[in-house]
Amino acid sequence: MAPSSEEQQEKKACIIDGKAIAQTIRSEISTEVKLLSEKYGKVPGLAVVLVGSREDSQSYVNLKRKACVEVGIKSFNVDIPEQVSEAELIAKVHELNANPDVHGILVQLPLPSHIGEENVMNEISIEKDVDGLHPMNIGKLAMKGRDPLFQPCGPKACLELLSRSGISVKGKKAVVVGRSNIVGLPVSLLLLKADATVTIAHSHTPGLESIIREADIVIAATGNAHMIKGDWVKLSAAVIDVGTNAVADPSHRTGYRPAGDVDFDQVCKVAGWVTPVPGGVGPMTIAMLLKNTLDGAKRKMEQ
Ligand SMILES: NC(=O)C1=CN([C@@H]2O[C@H](COP(=O)(O)OP(=O)(O)OC[C@H]3O[C@@H](n4cnc5c(N)ncnc54)[C@H](OP(=O)(O)O)[C@@H]3O)[C@@H](O)[C@H]2O)C=CC1
Ligand SMILES: Nc1nc(=O)c2c([nH]1)NC[C@@H]1CN(c3ccc(C(=O)N[C@@H](CCC(=O)O)C(=O)O)cc3)C=[N+]21
Repeated sequence: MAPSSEEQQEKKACIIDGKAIAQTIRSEISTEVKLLSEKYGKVPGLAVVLVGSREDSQSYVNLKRKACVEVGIKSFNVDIPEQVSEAELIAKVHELNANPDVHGILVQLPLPSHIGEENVMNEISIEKDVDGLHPMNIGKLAMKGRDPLFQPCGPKACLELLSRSGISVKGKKAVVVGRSNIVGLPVSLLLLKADATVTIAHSHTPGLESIIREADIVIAATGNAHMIKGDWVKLSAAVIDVGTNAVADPSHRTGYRPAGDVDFDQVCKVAGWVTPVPGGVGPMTIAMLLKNTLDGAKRKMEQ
């Protein structure tokens, strides 16, 4: 059926295909891993540490481990029972710090509540902190003229999606919704480093809608499915959706499907660019983890 004139006039955002961009990056990494292996007789290694058996964590960890194998990175699978003590977990981190075949260490978050997340993160060698979440790496990210050894993967994925889509950040107004240590805060710091003017909104921010409406670039990282509506967004803005929220869907194999923080169907009609969930920031986060591991290994091997 021919579209009505109203439909023809309706603007459609450019959908940023994170899955395809991630695939391109993964094949670039694969080539570099082969070169390293020929030159040094060694491949990069990544330890992905999973404590306990949370279903969502297990599935993310499996995606990460599979992605490693696909590009030729050696995956060290460390699965630790829920009841592990903080001291035992830290001893495991020390063992991985000392293992010369391990170039990156990722401890999947959240950890069980009896373990102090900060105490564990502090023990990861900053040279192997491919998650970029060690306070020294975050601290350097926050300081002018300093560069961390690694940038956090989800935030780095957001910036990479913008740049690979030809969206410049310099001089733009960016609004980040969320201020967590893992996403909101570091993505704000990265945008600031890239010369955006950054507003960080959170659960105590009044007038959120009108703040978002000012933004050329919106980064959504709140953990609330479909929270950001079409009429909150400025015409032609770039909207990057970090949210990965499980919503019930009986037609899905698992009974759940991932949903973003953005009301995709509405926002598509207003924004200039938008990332989908699934297939947006998620796959790019994993590609950035592989890239950080490669970079860490290169740095070590070239020493
Ligand atoms: N694709 C990826 O690579 C990743 C995706 N994620 C996903 O991103 C989302 C956020 O994760 P994470 O940062 O860990 O979550 P957290 O729960 O740690 O943080 C959420 C942040 O959003 C803010 N917030 C919550 N509700 C509102 C609201 N109604 N209005 C304004 N701000 C709000 C909170 O404010 P306050 O600080 O005041 O509490 C907080 O700063 C989740 O869906 C998660 O699954 C997370 C990591 C990586
Ligand atoms: N130390 C640590 N580092 C992290 O980077 C980290 C973490 N802990 N804890 C949890 C969050 C979440 N996260 C995601 C990674 C990939 C997808 C992803 O690939 N999602 C796919 C599919 C998801 C699905 O089908 O369920 C997509 O969006 O297309 C999602 C979420 C990393 N995190």
